[in-house]
Amino acid sequence: MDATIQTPSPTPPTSNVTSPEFAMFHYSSPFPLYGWISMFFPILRNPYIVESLRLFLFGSVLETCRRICRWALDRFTSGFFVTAHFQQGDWAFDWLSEFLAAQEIWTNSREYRVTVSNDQKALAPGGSPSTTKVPTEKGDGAEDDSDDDGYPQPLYFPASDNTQVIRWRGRWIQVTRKAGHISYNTQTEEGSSLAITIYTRKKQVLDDLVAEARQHYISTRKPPLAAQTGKKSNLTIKATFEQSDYTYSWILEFLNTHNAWQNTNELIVTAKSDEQKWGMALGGNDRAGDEEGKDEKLRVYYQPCKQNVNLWNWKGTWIQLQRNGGAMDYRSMKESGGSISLILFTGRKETLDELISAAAEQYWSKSSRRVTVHMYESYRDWSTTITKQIRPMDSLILPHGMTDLMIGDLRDFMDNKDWYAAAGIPWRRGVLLWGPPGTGKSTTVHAIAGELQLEIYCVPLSSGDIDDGSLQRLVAATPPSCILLLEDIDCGFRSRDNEGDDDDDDADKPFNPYRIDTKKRVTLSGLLNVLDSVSSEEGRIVIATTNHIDKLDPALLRPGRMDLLVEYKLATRQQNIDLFTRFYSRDLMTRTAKSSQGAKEPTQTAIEVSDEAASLVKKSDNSSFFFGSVPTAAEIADLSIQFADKVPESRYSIAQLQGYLLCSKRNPRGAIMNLDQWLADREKEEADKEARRAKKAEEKAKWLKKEKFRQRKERQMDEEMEKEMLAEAEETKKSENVQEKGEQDGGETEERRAADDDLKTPDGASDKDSEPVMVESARPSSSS
Ligand SMILES: Nc1ncnc2c1ncn2[C@@H]1O[C@H](COP(=O)(O)OP(=O)(O)OP(=O)(O)O)[C@@H](O)[C@H]1O
Repeated sequence: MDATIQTPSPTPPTSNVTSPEFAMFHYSSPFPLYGWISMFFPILRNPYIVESLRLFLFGSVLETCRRICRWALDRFTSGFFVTAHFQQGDWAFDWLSEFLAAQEIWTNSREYRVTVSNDQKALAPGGSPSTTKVPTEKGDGAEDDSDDDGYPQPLYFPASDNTQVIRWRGRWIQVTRKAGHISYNTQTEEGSSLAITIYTRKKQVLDDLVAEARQHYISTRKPPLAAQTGKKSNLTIKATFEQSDYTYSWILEFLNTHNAWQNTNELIVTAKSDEQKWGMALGGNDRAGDEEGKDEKLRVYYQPCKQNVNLWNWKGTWIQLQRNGGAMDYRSMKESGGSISLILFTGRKETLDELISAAAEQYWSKSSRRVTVHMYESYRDWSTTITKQIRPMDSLILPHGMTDLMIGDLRDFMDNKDWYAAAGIPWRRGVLLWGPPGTGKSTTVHAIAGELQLEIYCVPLSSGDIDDGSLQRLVAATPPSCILLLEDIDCGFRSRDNEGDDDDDDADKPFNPYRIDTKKRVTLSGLLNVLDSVSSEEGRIVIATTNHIDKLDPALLRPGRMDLLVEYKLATRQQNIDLFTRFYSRDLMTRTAKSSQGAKEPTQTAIEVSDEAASLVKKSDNSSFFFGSVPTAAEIADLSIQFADKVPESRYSIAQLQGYLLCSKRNPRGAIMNLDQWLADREKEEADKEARRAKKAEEKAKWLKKEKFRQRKERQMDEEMEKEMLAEAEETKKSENVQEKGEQDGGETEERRAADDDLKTPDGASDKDSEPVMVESARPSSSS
């Protein structure tokens, strides 16, 4: 059977369809969708639409091809090229920038930003001849930004995005620099980046390039860009040295001797010698403070301003230095609480260790030529440091062997730390130097410090500024292995037995019973606490000095607190001989004779002195009147015996005799000639002083007598008054008793009378009922 399938057609075919492409739609489709699609046939017959569709198809094909090509190219590039990106603020960026600048890659740029700003020098990526200069060790990065005319050189920065190609080790490298923006605050470029494409398949080439750039950067010793832009990399180490800590002195000294602050251009200029520790060089000179033979009047010291930031290169490592200001003490006009911060641009922690050990080593090696004394100032702890020339032990004029005994004991102590630890005994040594003033106690401490290379931390207990709290704090802030010097230990507090005693300084002043003592004092228990405290266990030598051992509490002198007691006496005959011989040693005499001749001539010819002027001007030093020959050693020995024969033994201190000899420092014969007169004057002075003391003692005794009498009188009066008051009280009591009794009797009579009255009253019956007992008891008494 023939069957024909008839598909309904939504649009009946028309006779004018001639185009073959439309003819294809005329076949009969088995799917119903055809009917829907065929609805668009009229649109497709529009030639414009057909043209647009054609274009669309063509575009799509083109875009697809482009994308395929791009994808293929990328695959090819990633397979045959190596690309790396570097972002500003990173060290790798600094290396590459510097390296490319050295290859003069940016000289072909077409747009520049030109500046002379010193701040941006390190950022300049080439193009300027001045930026290629390599800092020297001495200059430490101080690039010479000015020729002799004093004007700076221009710096060129590629201003816009830039792509350049260089050839390196036979390969082509494409460098694209993306410009950053100018920071409003720092006026430097920020956010720039570099992209490097190397035409190679090997990543090793990139490694080599970066390694070479890094090596180049190190060799140029350029300051790190991170430091210049203020951006801190995490590859830095920051160390702060507080003024209150002793490492501060180490680093300060080290920085100064290495001219580390040399590049700073904000300076404080001072002529105060106590600021010398900040003294630094300018313009490549030696430190201002160290210039030998420079006229004192012309000597100035430069200090970096506070908060000033400075870059310094130490052994190839860049270090950013900053001096941080502390608070100003308006009493002493000195600063305290300051610090020095170092930022080391390295990831190597050992560099900081090396720097600090180098600083400490230098400090201590320098200290071996001098003694450092840390002084206490009110409320400022160990803020003042002075350095003194070392005093050789053999310059002390003491009984022979005395210094050897002391040094031997202290050396033994220093060398036996382990023994103390093993024995469980605190590793500390207490030494008490006692004796009259001017016998060399303080001088001995300086000589010991020099000999044992220890620093002195000096607490002047008599200053009146120190109490228990401050003493404890001061001692806790001392380093291990040092000398803690407690000067005039008897003046720091009043002993229990000498409560009413005057200070030694006041011995010559008139007696004033109403004087108010405003001085701060350390208590005995406070001092004992400090001597025994744990903080005194780290190899400290506590040296106390006193003129009055008798004023000290026995608890202080107990072994363990004071282990070595050394007595100083007024000069013996042997000391007198030693003093004279030393004072007029041939070495000293020839030295002074030379200098005096040098100074003598101009003044001698110029001056004409009238008798009146000569009588008015009293010169303590008569040495200029000596023009004789320098005495021989034998003569000096002979004169020293004469000197010792004349000076009474154990009567004068070395300080007094030294003071006398100073008046004749170039004239030993004159010293002997004038000695009698001087001794007579001293005797008279001493007698006067004694008389004043006796008078004062007498006044005091009188006052005490009067005081006692007054107190006795007062006591008597008090007693009498007390007696009177007692008698009065007795009297009052008696009269009160009598009155009370009278009142009692009067009360009873009154009651009785009232009772009688009650009985008489007409309404008394009711009262009688309510108080039967009273009435009953009242009746017998009334009848009686
Ligand atoms: N024994 C000595 N040897 C060398 N010089 C001495 C001696 N005694 C005193 N002098 C000199 O006298 C001066 C004062 O000495 P020093 O200050 O050491 O005495 P002191 O006993 O500590 O006095 P004070 O008890 O008043 O503190 C110093 O300049 C020192 O040079």
